[in-house]
Amino acid sequence: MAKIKMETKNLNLWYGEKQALFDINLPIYEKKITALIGPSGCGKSTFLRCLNRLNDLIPNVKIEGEVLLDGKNIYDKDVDVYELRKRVGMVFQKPNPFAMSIYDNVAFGPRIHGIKDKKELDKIVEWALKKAALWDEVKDELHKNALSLSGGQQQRLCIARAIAVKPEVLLMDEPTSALDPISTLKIEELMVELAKDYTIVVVTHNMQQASRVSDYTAFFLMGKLIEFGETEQIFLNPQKKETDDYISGRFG
Ligand SMILES: Nc1ncnc2c1ncn2[C@@H]1O[C@H](COP(=O)(O)OP(=O)(O)OP(=O)(O)O)[C@@H](O)[C@H]1O
Repeated sequence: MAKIKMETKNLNLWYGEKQALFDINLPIYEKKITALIGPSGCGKSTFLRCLNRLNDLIPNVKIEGEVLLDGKNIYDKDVDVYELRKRVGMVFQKPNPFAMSIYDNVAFGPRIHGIKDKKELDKIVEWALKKAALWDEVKDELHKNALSLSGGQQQRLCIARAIAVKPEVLLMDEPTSALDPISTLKIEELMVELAKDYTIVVVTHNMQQASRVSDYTAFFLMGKLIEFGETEQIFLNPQKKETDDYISGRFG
């Protein structure tokens, strides 16, 4: 079995008085794709945001328990959140490129982290765009505004932007829900390719997507982790009735 890259231990989260996550214990295996599934409002995105402390930005959030990255709790006082988010990157549901050139979007993170040399930046931009399967489509117009790209291209650009700082873990929150079927397939192929180098956690509403791309699946219901296992087992032989009901479309 693969090494555990991240792990949550008795993770609880409250928005004000309302508890949204209950005692979540979940391993995330290195260089594997873990899919988080479950009906709307069950806490998938909340859980995902705990993995790089994006919930810190929301007022009145209380978190208890641990989130370990290579065995170290990312909520410890000595953790530099900035450095953490470099190691654990995020791609959002709606493509959100910055209103600047394609090149500057990808170079943004590396520049913030102190890389100024033009040749080095050129190399990173080309590398990240190639990894994100976008290079061939944009290599002659790197200085065009990123907002002029199609939705699917914008999402691949956001993936290039996320990987340009060489994260170890990539969090993806419904990365294809705003895309057409062809762009969706491209992103799914890309995820499988990226999982050779990165650990990926993806929230998805799309059962076919979870079964097509992921190695492990976690099923959430009302803030609780109901079942976790290898994707094939979860889909073919779920151990819990709730999981069976959900994946066979009886609710959710
Ligand atoms: N910023 C917030 N403030 C207060 N409550 C929130 C906030 N974000 C989420 N919640 C609540 O926490 C619960 C879990 O929401 P979350 O968005 O994590 O679920 P989800 O499974 O990702 O849903 P969806 O699939 O619809 O995106 C819901 O009851 C939601 O209303």
